[in-house]
Amino acid sequence: MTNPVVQKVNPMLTEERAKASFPVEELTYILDGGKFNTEKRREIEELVTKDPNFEHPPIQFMTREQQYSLAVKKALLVQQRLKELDMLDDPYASYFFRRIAMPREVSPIGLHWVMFVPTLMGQCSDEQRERWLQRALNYEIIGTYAQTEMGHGTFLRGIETTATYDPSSQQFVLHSPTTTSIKWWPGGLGKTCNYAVVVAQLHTQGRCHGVHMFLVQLRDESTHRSLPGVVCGDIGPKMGYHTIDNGFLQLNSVRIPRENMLMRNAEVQPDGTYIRRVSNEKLTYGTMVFVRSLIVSDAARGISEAATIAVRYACVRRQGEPSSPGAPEPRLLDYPVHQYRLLTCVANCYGLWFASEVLRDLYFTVQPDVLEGRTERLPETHALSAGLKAVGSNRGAACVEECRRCCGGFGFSEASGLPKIYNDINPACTYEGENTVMLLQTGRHLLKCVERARRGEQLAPSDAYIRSRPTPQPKLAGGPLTADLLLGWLRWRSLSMLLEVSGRFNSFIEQRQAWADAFQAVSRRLTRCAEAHCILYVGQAFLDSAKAAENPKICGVLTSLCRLFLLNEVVSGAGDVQLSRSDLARCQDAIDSLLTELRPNAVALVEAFDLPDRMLCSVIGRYDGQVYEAMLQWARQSPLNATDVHESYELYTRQFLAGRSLAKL
Ligand SMILES: CCCCCCCCCCCCCCCCCCCCCCC/C=C/C(=O)SCCNC(=O)CCNC(=O)[C@H](O)C(C)(C)COP(=O)(O)OP(=O)(O)OC[C@H]1O[C@@H](n2cnc3c(N)ncnc32)[C@H](O)[C@@H]1OP(=O)(O)O
Ligand SMILES: Cc1cc2nc3c(=O)[nH]c(=O)nc-3n(C[C@H](O)[C@H](O)[C@H](O)COP(=O)(O)OP(=O)(O)OC[C@H]3O[C@@H](n4cnc5c(N)ncnc54)[C@H](O)[C@@H]3O)c2cc1C
Repeated sequence: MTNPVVQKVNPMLTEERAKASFPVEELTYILDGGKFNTEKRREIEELVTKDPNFEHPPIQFMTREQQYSLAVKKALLVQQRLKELDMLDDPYASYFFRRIAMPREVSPIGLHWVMFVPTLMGQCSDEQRERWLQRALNYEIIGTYAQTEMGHGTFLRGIETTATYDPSSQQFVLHSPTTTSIKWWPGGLGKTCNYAVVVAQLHTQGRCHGVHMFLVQLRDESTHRSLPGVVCGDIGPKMGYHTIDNGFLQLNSVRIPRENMLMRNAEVQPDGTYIRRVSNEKLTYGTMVFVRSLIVSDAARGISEAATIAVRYACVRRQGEPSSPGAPEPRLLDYPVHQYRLLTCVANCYGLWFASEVLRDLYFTVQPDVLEGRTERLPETHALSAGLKAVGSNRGAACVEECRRCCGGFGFSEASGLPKIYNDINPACTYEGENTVMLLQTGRHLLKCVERARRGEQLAPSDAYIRSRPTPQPKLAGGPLTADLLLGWLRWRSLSMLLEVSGRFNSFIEQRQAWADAFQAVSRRLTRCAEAHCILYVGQAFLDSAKAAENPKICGVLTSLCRLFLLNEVVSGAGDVQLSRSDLARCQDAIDSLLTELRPNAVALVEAFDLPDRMLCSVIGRYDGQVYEAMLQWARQSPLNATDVHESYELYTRQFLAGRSLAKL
């Protein structure tokens, strides 16, 4: 991928940039978590941009094999560079290095650092960490996280792979007893990795102790050939993620040493005795909680990219009836409905961005306690990471798609960069727990919170608004529709919905239905409660961040954007609870006013994300706004244009036109 040469900037974009009412650079510092981080990120971006090794033609014109091969080379080159630059121990620096070096190539070794290493950190005993972690951190071994099977993804307890302990050899025998037990999906498993954390049912002394994790070597460390008993490969082309070899794995009685069971929370002793050190079995699922919290920020980043492209394009694209004879055609951004479509995406992006920071802080606050077996705040963390992962990726996919449609036909072209952003974000709705299933986890937690509130027990901070009795509806009529008032209304909505569903649930229980059946009976409604709870969390994080901005101009614009987010939620959630027609009309009017107010800042709000052209990989979202010339240049690169007459003409079309049968060819 080559950086587009910045040409003379399109005056329409210059004009829009001049309208910003706040210092864009300062907002960038806030988004980056401080000026220091912004400067560091830019230094890294420059390093990568200057490095010719990371340049290549657009991957969209390559075959899948070429894309995979290129991605392997770049991913490993990134590791080498990070080592040379002594940046391996700096998560912020190495994260940005990877992003800018591989902006549109999902990394074949991504699972190594997102799941394999975190699992070793969270699930190994101290001694096991000594043995494996440093090797993994040094990339002497490359691993993946192999949990999902053909037959089971969601229902983890249904996993069929077995790990049977053999005390005579002090080994575990890892086995895939059925076709449905074949591991399916793990990233990098097909061709790239030589190790995997394998999730399997642990059997010892004739008893099954449920799912546990095992470190399994898959390939020889020098030849990379798969080891005896290991059958693995790529699962084939997917909707996106072409650069990564999601794989399958069949284990035929593969033996591993006893010490390869990850033993932080439970242990099998040499004689086969099973000992559980920590009572909470769900600690085994810790890596998923971590990754779910990361997915929220990833979704926000996806929207930031799509919105930057679509907003810039909306400033330079003219289409429609001129307002007066001789006047230019209107820009897309001049249409209020277009402003609504784009600015609500921008508002969602900021909301998720700030919420992901709060969630990440919560995770890192709670994690040290969890590692020591103190799990009091685990249910809240699990419920939030599951629910926000679902809301974040759902919104992420929806907003990116909206931005894509906002770009008309060009949005469908790979040249826009938008299909790729969509295809990268969309699978997050499925992986790390399918979104509906995740919302049900949050809903289950919320139901239990109502029960605890009824018993007068204390609830975790993010659940503290939950009571066992309804509260009065905040009045939206009369005074100004402030962000605090709107947030209060969303809090009331969330509680009202939850109490209604909890009441139904209790009535099923009183009718002597089993807990699980009563849960199913309210599950559809419960997913809406979970969404409302998560949106409240996003809104709170957004408003807190807006208020925390020291510069009053930034505080002002963020508060307005936050109000747009909250109002849009009130309007779209009006059907969940009773909102009067007049209140609804007031909210709609307030949205119209906010669009007019925010429109001059549309470009500034997306450019605060500070995404260089190299990152956006978009012909229509370029900084210089020179869209049409660049589009022509892009099309010229299509391999179909390598010759004037394509070979298919000689082979088929000529024969067809001459009336010859194609069947024999
Ligand atoms: C200077 C600044 C420094 C900053 C530096 C930072 C810079 C870095 C910037 C960071 C950004 C990084 C961004 C990186 C990009 C990340 C993008 C991510 C890409 C990742 C690629 C991922 C690839 C995909 C991988 C996978 O998919 S792996 C497989 C995942 N599989 C699943 O998720 C399966 C889903 N199923 C389940 O989880 C469970 O089975 C279930 C929860 C659905 C049900 O489980 P079960 O039936 O056993 O349980 P119950 O429903 O009966 O519940 C029992 C109780 O247990 C609780 N529970 C369940 N799960 C958990 C859990 N995980 N933790 C805690 N508790 C849990 C239930 O709630 C029940 O509780 P109760 O009984 O009390 O009610
Ligand atoms: C791109 C990608 C990368 C992946 N990477 C990995 C990886 O690295 N490692 C790994 O182990 N796995 C990986 N996965 C697998 C992923 O975690 C699973 O696909 C996911 O957890 C869903 O499981 P499933 O495919 O079995 O879907 P299913 O569980 O069969 O779900 C199908 C549908 O049924 C619904 N459903 C299921 N159960 C319930 C229920 N109890 N109540 C209501 N509705 C329900 C779901 O909502 C869903 O819509 C990856 C998947 C993808 C797409």
